[in-house]
Amino acid sequence: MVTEHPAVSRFREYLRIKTVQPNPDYDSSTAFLLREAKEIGVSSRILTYVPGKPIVLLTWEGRDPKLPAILLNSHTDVVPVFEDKWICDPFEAKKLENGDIVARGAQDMKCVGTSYLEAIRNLKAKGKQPLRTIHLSFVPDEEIGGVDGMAKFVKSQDFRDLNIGFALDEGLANPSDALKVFYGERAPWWIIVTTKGNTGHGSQFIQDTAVSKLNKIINRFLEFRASQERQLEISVHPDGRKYNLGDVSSVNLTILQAGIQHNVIPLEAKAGFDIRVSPNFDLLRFKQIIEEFVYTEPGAELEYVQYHGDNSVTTIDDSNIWWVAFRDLCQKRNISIETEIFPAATDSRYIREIGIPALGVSYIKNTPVLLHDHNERLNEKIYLEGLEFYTDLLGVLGDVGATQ
Ligand code: MET
Ligand SMILES: [Zn+2]
Ligand SMILES: [Zn+2]
Repeated sequence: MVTEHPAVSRFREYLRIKTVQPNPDYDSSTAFLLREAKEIGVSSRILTYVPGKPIVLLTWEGRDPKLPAILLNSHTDVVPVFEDKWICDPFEAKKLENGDIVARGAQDMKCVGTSYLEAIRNLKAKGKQPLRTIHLSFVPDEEIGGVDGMAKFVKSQDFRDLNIGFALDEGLANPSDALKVFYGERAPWWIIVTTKGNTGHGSQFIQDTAVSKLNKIINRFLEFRASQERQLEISVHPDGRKYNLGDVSSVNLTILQAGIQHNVIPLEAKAGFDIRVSPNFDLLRFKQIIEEFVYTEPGAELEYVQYHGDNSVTTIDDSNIWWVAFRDLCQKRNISIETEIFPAATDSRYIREIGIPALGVSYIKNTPVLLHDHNERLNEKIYLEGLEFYTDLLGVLGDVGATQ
């Protein structure tokens, strides 16, 4: 029997912890992370801003703790599964013969969290200590908006005291042999539109019903959706590449509710939309546009269930010392990179909002994008390759600004 690399065994152990929404087992993930911290020899703290939603903060002190520090962020929660669609138990972390590890969280994003830990373990084994302090935050609830997780953390005095200069967070898998690097993301807005109207018998031509009003509003959103989809197909970036999802805004009708009985005209109707606003858009202007879509119908109401009023991006040019260190390392290791706007949302938006540069990276090359999907998986060879990358990366980032 071939013995498994201990780093792979630790990754699989983390995957077996059921930190699945809507009832994540944060007690077990916290216990796992504290044990890791102890083994590796870094200090640990549990920050609790909301009961039952711990942020585990690990710290590897640098040679000059006064310098701005690095934050390696990862979320501990994972999204639910449709278990009968999986080839195995999603929380068994089964390894297939080809080395694929199949588990919820294999890509999003437990692989990243344990990679940070393994990289520090490796650097410590080599007797290294970074110039700058490196903090690792393992945060809850990213998958449900981060309101009780990262959003609270960045606003805390604890966070300010860390003096973070740069952060790393999650990226996405890439089917091709390049690393995707995200320097910004689309602002997630989840809205509910409610209309009210006349009621009556289902056999009549009743005017101004809740549903007819809602239908007009929905059509405006869907027309906008179509125009953005078209932009995605035809547009070319100033640098010559084709547009990708992060360059346009998307709208999806994800919730529809109305009606109590077939022959009764509903008094009220509701539509829920998942909107992702590209940094190419002026957010206030965009807000005006969607409010016009809604308020044109008399009595229609608009509620923001999720709203992010910032879509600032991290500069990726020679003026950003962190970017330069990252880019040069990739060049040295012969890793091609593709820089993009993240199409969905991550906790990086809270970090960028307070002016701290952040890059989103998951070392998942040559792998189908399976986050939130059935049979999410990552091959152990790629995971192990990623550990070498992260080890070098933390070595470089931790020493940014050091005189040789
Ligand atoms: N990461 C998840 C998403 O993009 C949840 C973020 S909360 C808007 O949908
Ligand atoms: Zn994620
Ligand atoms: Zn996710």
